[in-house]
Amino acid sequence: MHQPSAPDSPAPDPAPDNAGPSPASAAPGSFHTQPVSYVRRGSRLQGRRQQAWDDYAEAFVIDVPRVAGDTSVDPGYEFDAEAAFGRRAPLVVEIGSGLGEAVCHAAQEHPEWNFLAVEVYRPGLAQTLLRIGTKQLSNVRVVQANAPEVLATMLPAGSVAELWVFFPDPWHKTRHHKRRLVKDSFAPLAARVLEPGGLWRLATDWSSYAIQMREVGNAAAGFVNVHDGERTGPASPLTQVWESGVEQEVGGAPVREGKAPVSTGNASQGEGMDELGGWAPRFEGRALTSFEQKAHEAGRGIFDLTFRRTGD
Ligand SMILES: C[S@@+](CC[C@H](N)C(=O)[O-])C[C@H]1O[C@@H](n2cnc3c(N)ncnc32)[C@H](O)[C@@H]1O
Repeated sequence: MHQPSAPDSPAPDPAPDNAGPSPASAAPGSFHTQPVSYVRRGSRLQGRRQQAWDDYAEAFVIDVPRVAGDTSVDPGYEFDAEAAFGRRAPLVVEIGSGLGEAVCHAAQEHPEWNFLAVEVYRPGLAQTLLRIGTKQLSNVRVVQANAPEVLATMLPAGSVAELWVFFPDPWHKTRHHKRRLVKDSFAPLAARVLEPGGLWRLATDWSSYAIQMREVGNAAAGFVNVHDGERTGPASPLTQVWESGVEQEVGGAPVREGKAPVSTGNASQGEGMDELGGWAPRFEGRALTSFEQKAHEAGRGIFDLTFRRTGD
């Protein structure tokens, strides 16, 4: 996993940064009684995306048996990577792959690895198929599915070399934090699928979510923080974001719920020093996606974390 690249795609459709609860049409709205981390967005395909679906779905989309709705996974179904890819190779799984920028770039850089893109948003998967076709990649498969279900039952235990979660929807408001993908209940699912020594890589551009990710990973059974204790104090991206006060405003408007900043409890300039650290350097294998580019343009910080699966 090396060498970031410039984005090679149009900007993605907007993520539901401040989306409310799923509408009734978003069935199933929960998995194991937990609210899902996404809102239902349009699934209609047009133009090049429809054409890409027609041309490539049969070869590259994993046809998953469903139980309720088109993002569910029948818990009795198990993914056979060797059959799907026609070979045995280390498997990288990207959760919430969006338009496929990161996964397709990495797949091109690493033809010796297999890549599975997991995404609920069908137009995003169609765009990923378009990239697969344009780049003539043979080592990427995509699945339209709710990630926790993929990790809980679809992927065989210990079958994944790397699990990537890059820029998941931040769900800023406190009352929506339960919708965040990376929370305590996610860690055992990540631990289940990763092989001993496997890596769980995370990135976000929001400090509140970064803190939550760090807490979840540091506390999770079966993981160690690869960069434990690194980048503390002034070197911490968290200290830098607190120092800059950049998260107090997004697009010129204050990001607030009531009186409290929604993104961080320490959003005022000069408030707080992160003594814990544990931040990874930017993952070189991650292409600069449109989401990350927008964060840079807004002056926000980028937080990377890497946890290694210990052998049990
Ligand atoms: C903010 S976007 C980031 C996309 C991409 N990782 C990037 O950096 O460009 C988050 C993506 O996660 C997807 N997503 C959210 N919850 C998901 C879930 N439970 N399972 C699969 N995908 C999910 C959304 O549809 C969205 O495309």
